[in-house]
Amino acid sequence: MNKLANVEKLKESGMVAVIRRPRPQDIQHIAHALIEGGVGALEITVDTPGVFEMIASLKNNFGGRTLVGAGTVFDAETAKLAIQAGADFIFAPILDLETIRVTNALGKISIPGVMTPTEIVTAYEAGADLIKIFPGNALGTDYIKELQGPLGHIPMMPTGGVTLDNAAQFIRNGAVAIGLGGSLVKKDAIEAGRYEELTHTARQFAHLIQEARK
Ligand SMILES: O=C[C@H](O)COP(=O)(O)O
Repeated sequence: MNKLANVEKLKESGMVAVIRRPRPQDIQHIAHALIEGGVGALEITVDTPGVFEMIASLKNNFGGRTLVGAGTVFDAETAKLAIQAGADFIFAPILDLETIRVTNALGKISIPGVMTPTEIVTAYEAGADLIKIFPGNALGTDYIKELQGPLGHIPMMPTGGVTLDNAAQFIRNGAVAIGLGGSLVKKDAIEAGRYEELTHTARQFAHLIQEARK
């Protein structure tokens, strides 16, 4: 699938799940549970041991059903390795122009992390496909609303502290999608093997997003 179609797929689901340092024995279960719940993009952070093998294996097992990406990517070299492993998108908490350039050159989705209006525009003009507003909840739902006047043409995705309590407001205030770590990829449920909790929570987020878009 080409990049633009993948961007649309990500926006349609409206959720990127941030999977940080999963145990190897859990990752396929986590992915399956989240996809069942309607998550259209799964991100594994690159501080995970064996992350590139995990990305390759998720692409192999679930590639037709979800996008698979690499997160917490700070540099272009790591982005390249992730894309070689099969990553569809590169997600970051920071803005690194070379990472955007390389990700674009390789035809993949670039989602850098930024905070200020100047950074948002810098990232967008450098070719970012979506802009991660980080840390989303610390900046607040009103921050996204205020940005819509001058920067409403730029697709924003608040991430960091997004929960069932504030997700709908972020969407109503103009976010095209949200990034979800701890509130969706729940460590206690995973450790106890209660993967159905992840599916259930993903469905709750999906419902909130759909309703907020009406
Ligand atoms: O970059 C992504 C964040 O680590 C996710 O934050 P969260 O766990 O508060 O959703």
